[in-house]
Amino acid sequence: MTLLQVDNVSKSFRGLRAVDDVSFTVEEGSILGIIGPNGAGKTTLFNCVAGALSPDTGSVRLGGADITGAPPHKVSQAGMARTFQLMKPFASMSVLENVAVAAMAHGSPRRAATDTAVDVVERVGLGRWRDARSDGLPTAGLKRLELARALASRPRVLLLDEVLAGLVPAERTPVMELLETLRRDDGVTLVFVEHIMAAVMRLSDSVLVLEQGRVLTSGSPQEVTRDPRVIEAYLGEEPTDAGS
Ligand SMILES: Nc1ncnc2c1ncn2[C@@H]1O[C@H](COP(=O)(O)OP(=O)(O)OP(=O)(O)O)[C@@H](O)[C@H]1O
Repeated sequence: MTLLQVDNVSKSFRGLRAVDDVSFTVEEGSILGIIGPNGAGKTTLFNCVAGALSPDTGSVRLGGADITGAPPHKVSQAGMARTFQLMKPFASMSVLENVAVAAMAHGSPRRAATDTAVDVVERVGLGRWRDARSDGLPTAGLKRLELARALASRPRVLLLDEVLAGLVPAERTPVMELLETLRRDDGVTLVFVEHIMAAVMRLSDSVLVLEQGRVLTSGSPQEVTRDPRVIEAYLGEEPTDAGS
């Protein structure tokens, strides 16, 4: 079943078409990877889908409901959550409090929010850090906290914006395993923007390639990485496994 349907979405900034007539669908329980060179429009597309930006044209439907241009809290209520490239937890709060606040922002009363937070913090592997101040976490812990805050709303679809960036290879594997578990055991549908190709190849059921705001191609990870147009689009960029 199609859970997320994006049709003909465009977004311009003062004449620059950052996202240009992009359409794609995501099946429930699947993982879509979005790749593209720097400036291709990946984050802008994410913002249009997640409600941080209103698209100029096109539509976004989640589980049949039209969420085009809906504010982030409405998008969250419809079942979508996202992580941000720049993580901004409440520094002086504990890990658990940060996640509970996210659950309360989604509308849970304090008690239920705390229960959810306990569960989600455990789920992302931060159980033993739950009472630590969030500004004491290393980068890998902050990434997990960012995931936990997104999961606090119990989303059906989770949008991940470069969740592996800044992690060394040894730290990436457990996060990838966590994402696989979320899909397998919790049925969460995942859409992720990622520069690290090893992760795209491992996690994605299908891949959408953006270039200059447009869909260059889409298909299985194997199909798109063999596509000469994709190789061409990346020429001159840093090797993708370096992360960025
Ligand atoms: N708020 C904004 N105002 C003006 N231009 C913007 C804004 N946000 C993005 N852009 C421009 O839109 C284009 C697409 O940017 P976007 O950040 O979506 O690309 P990206 O694929 O996410 O890039 P990266 O991989 O570097 O994160 C770029 O040319 C960028 O400079």
